[in-house]
Amino acid sequence: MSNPGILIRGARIAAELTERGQDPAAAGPVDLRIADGRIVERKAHAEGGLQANDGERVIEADGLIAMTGLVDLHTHLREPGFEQSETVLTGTRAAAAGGFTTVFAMANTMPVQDTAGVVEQVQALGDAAGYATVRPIGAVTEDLSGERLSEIGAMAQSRAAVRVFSDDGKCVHDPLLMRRALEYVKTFDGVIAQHAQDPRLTEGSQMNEGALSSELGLKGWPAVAEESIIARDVLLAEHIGARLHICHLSTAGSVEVVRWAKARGVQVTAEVTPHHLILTEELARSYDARYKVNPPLRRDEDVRALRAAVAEGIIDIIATDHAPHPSEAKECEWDAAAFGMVGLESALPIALLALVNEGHTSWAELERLLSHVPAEIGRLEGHPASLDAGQVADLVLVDPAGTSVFDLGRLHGRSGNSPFLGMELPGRVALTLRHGYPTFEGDSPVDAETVARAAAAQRVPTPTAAGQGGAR
Ligand SMILES: NC(=O)N[C@@H](CC(=O)O)C(=O)O
Ligand SMILES: [Zn+2]
Ligand SMILES: [Zn+2]
Repeated sequence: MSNPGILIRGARIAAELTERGQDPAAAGPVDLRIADGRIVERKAHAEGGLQANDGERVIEADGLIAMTGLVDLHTHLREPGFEQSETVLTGTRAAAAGGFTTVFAMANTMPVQDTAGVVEQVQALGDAAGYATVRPIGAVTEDLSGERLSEIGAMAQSRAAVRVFSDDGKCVHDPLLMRRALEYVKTFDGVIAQHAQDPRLTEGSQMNEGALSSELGLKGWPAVAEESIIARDVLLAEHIGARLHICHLSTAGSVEVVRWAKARGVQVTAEVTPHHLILTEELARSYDARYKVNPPLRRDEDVRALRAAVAEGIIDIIATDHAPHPSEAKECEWDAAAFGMVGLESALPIALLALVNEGHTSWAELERLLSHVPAEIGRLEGHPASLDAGQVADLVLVDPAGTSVFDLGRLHGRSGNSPFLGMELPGRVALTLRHGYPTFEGDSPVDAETVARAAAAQRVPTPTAAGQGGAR
């Protein structure tokens, strides 16, 4: 069936907004023609723009900013095993609502994503649903036990062509296993994404360690539990010459360690979550477990250091750590509640609030933080390098003057454990296109059947087994 095509008229291109604090109108309006999954033509209004073809759908994007589709390197999709929290379909639907076109799915499912079979299954579920490209992350150790390496090579060579390995939720604590894992992934340009949490220093920990944890009577989680693991692992990565990625950095001290490592030339990248860029430990005073997360919310000076580190380029990407949990796991005593927050739908508004609107980053830098650099770290094939003709049409239109308010009826995943419920946040996703077809439009995701049909009919192959020479 031939694709009727879409003409986006008058969008501003994020990549052209390179100055911090710049008015989006500084980028001239551009028309983009999309057909067969790609951008086929692009013309600025200053050069006359594009005329609509017969049957082409026209989307007026006056006042909207176009970015390449967002890429989340850290999503918990929960399937298989925890479908009461999220499924691949519901999680990627939330991703589409947040402007994401690709998510990397964390390995802490049940069964764990530690074999070729499980990662291929997760990827296939993503392909069938069609809301976003799903790139499975493989577990570093069997069953996340921290005891034996998983089948890293088999997952790398599987149809899912896994490039990112993580025991996230748990730290790879044994230094010898960490060393072996780094040596292994180096052979195929993979990366280990470390959840930096010394298990002994955080036994029973509930919130950031400090005066407030004593006051509230909650067991503290010291910053050094994170910083000491990062310090060890950047040294290991340097020794091996392998790539290391640090998940959800949360302290000012972690920023210092990563700055030091980068100055030495260590191949280390770091992510920060939207929530750690804006929320502090003070919220624990409420004893509302929506604010319970791993790593814990830290102090105001940590938040400031994290924002500055993003501006400075020490922190490379924003990743959501979307961690859905059912209400039973959150509406209970703090000590008994699960760690984690959903984040796919609020990521862009929080990044606007904490970074762009504060002048810490430009729109072009935001696009790098949320799209290009996570794609690079994850060695994502086929991700658009720009919104130029010839690129895959994975893109999002954002209304910078609009606002987003999340409540339980306006979150599109299966769980509602957001710390931002009821808040009015800046920016609104107006349209998400994956491989040229809409996955989110106006104020709701496109229905599952339409998206699955579009995915099945698409012309752009999903980036599987890329760089594998055909893999099997
Ligand atoms: N972030 C969290 O608080 N929870 C994550 C695990 C993790 O990211 O460490 C989860 O899987 O629920
Ligand atoms: Zn983690
Ligand atoms: Zn996580």
